[in-house]
Amino acid sequence: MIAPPSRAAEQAARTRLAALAKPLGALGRVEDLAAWLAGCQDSCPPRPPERVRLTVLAGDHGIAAKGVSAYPPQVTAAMVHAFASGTAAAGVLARQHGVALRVLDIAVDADLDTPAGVGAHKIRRSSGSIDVEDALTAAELDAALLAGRAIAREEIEAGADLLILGDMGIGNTTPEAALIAATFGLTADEVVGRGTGVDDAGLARKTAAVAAALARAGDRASDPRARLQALGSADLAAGVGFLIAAATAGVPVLLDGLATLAELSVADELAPGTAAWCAAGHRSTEPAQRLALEKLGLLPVLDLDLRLGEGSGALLALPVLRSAALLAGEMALLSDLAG
Ligand SMILES: O=C(O)c1ccc[n+]([C@@H]2O[C@H](COP(=O)([O-])O)[C@@H](O)[C@H]2O)c1
Ligand SMILES: Cc1cc2nc[nH]c2cc1C
Repeated sequence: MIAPPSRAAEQAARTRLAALAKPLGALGRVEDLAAWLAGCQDSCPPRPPERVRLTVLAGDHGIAAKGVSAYPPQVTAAMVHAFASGTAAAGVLARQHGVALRVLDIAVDADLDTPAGVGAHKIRRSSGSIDVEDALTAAELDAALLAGRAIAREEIEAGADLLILGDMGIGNTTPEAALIAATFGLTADEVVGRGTGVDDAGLARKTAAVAAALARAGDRASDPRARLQALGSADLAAGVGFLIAAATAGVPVLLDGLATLAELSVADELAPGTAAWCAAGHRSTEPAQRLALEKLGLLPVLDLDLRLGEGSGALLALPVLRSAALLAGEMALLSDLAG
């Protein structure tokens, strides 16, 4: 069990928010964000996060060869270079909001040697095609979980006061949907969405792939580790380790789309209490992402029909979180107004 954020600081923030120069509750869920951040920082009022760091975990997925994505797997490696050069959507937003961006090749199906250090935590090339085989061996699962933990600790040592987790991987919405289905006892039909934009035939192939993976995993899927090994991937397992390490260190995380919700769904079972350190940046178009938000009791900051991943939804939500902290700290009290 992971130690929760400070209840005392959260309560103090709620008391302060109630006393600010505005009608009670008038800042709506912005007040919830401020109170959550106060709890995570053990500080009332909370400080706007200034040293925000985005980590994009990249990986390929064997299932992508089965026609479950609208794009070819080669895009994953190409996009790693776009992250490194700051030209991906997440790069543009990270620059706009003063966020440090680091991209890591966890399981890209290519031997990338640039940018320097991109392969420092590489586990393997691609992950198994989950409809017919496990995504990972037990040893690879352990290595990926450890890599994710190490990466989060590196980001925290670099000074992060808020972490954002992003993903890049053609085909990854298929294992993500499978993980969420297995975690919450949902069916393939309920969780599968169009990802990058598959047509009806692609959607049918994807639903069949998730159903086959769930049937293949069987009872093993009730154990969170076995579930990750059977239905996940190296990059998703690294994301699970990342979230657990962030929560263990008491550093808040702003969640993004389907990848981060799949990761958190497993992480919160492996290390109960992880979700308390996470806020939801946005609600994506993927049914599995929406269902996981509901099951975890998370209300998203934004609902913009985004389906990009990369951390983009979290980056777009970041200014709201920063404003929440600033308002809690700088507004006058109603009782102080000159009358
Ligand atoms: O974050 C989301 O909710 C999301 C929804 C649809 C697609 N994506 C991104 O698109 C890629 C996966 O889509 P697909 O169709 O190839 O499974 C991957 O790189 C994700 O970052 C992300
Ligand atoms: C071009 C492209 C960029 C992405 N970023 C996240 N997922 C993506 C998928 C594609 C296809």
